[in-house]
Amino acid sequence: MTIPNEQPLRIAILGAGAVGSLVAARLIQAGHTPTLVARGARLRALQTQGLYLRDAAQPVQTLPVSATSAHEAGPHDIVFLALKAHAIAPALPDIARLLMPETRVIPLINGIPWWYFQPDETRAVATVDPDGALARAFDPSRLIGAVLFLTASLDEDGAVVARGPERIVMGSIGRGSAEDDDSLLAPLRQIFADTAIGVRFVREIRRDLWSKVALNLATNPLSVVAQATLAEQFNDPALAPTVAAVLEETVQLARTLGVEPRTDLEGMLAIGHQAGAFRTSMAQDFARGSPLELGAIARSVLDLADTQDVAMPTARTITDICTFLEIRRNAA
Ligand SMILES: NC(=O)C1=CN([C@@H]2O[C@H](COP(=O)(O)OP(=O)(O)OC[C@H]3O[C@@H](n4cnc5c(N)ncnc54)[C@H](OP(=O)(O)O)[C@@H]3O)[C@@H](O)[C@H]2O)C=CC1
Ligand SMILES: CC(C)(CO)C(=O)C(=O)O
Repeated sequence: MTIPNEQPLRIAILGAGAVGSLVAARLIQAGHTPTLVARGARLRALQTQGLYLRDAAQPVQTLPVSATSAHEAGPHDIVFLALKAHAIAPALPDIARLLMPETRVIPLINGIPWWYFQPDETRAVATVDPDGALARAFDPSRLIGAVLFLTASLDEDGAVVARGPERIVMGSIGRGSAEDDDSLLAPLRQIFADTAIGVRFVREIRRDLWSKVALNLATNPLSVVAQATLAEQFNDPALAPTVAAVLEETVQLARTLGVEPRTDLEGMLAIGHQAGAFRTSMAQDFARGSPLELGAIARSVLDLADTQDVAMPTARTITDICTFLEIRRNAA
């Protein structure tokens, strides 16, 4: 993509897992040439075989991808962080290599982000940024909030599998003027204009954030505890009341914090009822022995609830059982 009299914007995606690979694939299909920053065996596979995509359109297609290591990537104009929330702090030295002062950074992560109280407050989200390293590393005026409404996974052959609708909501994290927001977001509008991902730009990104936080808190830990797909969680009479209870608890917390989630409870349940037999990213992590994203998705929300004296008994119980299962799995 170009803007008048300027070089094409350099776009990097750090993390070639499910989300990073899907966003890279959709950008490549739309004619962009993002740098997919990966490591280890995944990097070698991308460099030698290309990026495999499996979606409703084709059983598998191979896309030519520019894949490189963080050491070789160099600075970019736009950087997407497609990592698990707990992987961002350890990746800071790698991320620093991709940044210039004016780089726009878009974290593509679930849960309460470290920037939640920025730029108006200095208060940090301690659960996800205990020593404030993330708050110090990123200029809030160059951060763009993103909320992901999509499901993706990696198959054994390395193909990224896209299922169902692909939507991302983006918006400035600040409460600046509409003009400030427009100049920050303009390149993103152009980049995604022709992609298969439906990107919507909003003011008050925290309203969308809470809709997704509620959906993740209601389904991700429970997907591990019950070993259930999304469809089972929303439709099985043994699980659906628990999902609804956590959604309700989270909406109550958001309201206490002064934010009305963009999607109401009925809307969230409707999204869930349409979900397929998808295993959440947390269930996938549990199965492959990877760390669970409980800090950003669950503990941060429960900690915020404590500060507001909001009881979230159902969410807490499921999160505690999930924590127990992760510890027992790690010990085995
Ligand atoms: N999957 C889904 O359907 C959805 C996921 N999300 C959210 O999106 C975010 C990303 O999730 P997802 O893509 O599923 O996660 P994955 O675990 O599939 O991918 C994360 C990738 O980041 C890589 N990575 C970590 N650190 C570095 C580094 N320093 N340099 C290079 N690569 C690195 C990991 O590599 P390695 O394997 O080597 O550690 C891994 O490939 C999460 O917050 C998740 O909750 C949101 C909506 C849906
Ligand atoms: C399943 C979904 C879409 C919502 O819980 C998700 O965000 C995840 O898998 O982490």
